[in-house]
Amino acid sequence: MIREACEEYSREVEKLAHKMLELIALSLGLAANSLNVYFKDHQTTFMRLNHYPPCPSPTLALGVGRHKDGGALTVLAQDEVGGLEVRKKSDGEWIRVKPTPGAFIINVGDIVQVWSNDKYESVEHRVMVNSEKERFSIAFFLNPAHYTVVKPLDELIDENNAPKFKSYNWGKFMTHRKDSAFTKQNVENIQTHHFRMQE
Ligand SMILES: O=C(O)CCC(=O)C(=O)O
Ligand SMILES: [Fe+2]
Repeated sequence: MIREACEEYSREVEKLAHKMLELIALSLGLAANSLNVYFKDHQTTFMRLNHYPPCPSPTLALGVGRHKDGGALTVLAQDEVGGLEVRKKSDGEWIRVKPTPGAFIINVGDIVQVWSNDKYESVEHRVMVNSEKERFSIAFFLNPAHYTVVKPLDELIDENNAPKFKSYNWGKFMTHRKDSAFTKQNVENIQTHHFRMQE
């Protein structure tokens, strides 16, 4: 039963994610369907069901350590408990994302940042646990094919807009990431900014 529910949910959320991707393409002055091609076959999209048990000392325990989502887009459903925090770029302060019933949180991932050559920016986030209540969330990660070479889109590059990132292989990036992500440490594993061109 759970399997069918998950499959139906992910099918519908995938449609939503592709709609979002089309809107992003249009906003960059590209044809609506120009990004969908990267997800045609061998895509590495996946969904994660998260359960965060309560913890008496929430300040000592992190639910999910600070990170940016490395893929294209994340569609997140969270319950009413809350705990997701995003990091403000200006002063590094962590801001709680207030749960809105019935609403998804859409995160732009690193790939959209690189494709758009910094027009879009992925946000750093983490999850704090709650002292009394357990929390559930569902994260759907829209990710391209394993063999995708990620780089600023050619259409957005000209003599006034130099590429801000070197190209990298998504499959390799993802494998490397999985080895060390979410270990709740402050050390950094592989990050897209490692591919940033020197200014
Ligand atoms: O549970 C959440 O609210 C977010 C989880 C998350 O950031 C992730 O799985 O990448
Ligand atoms: Fe995340």
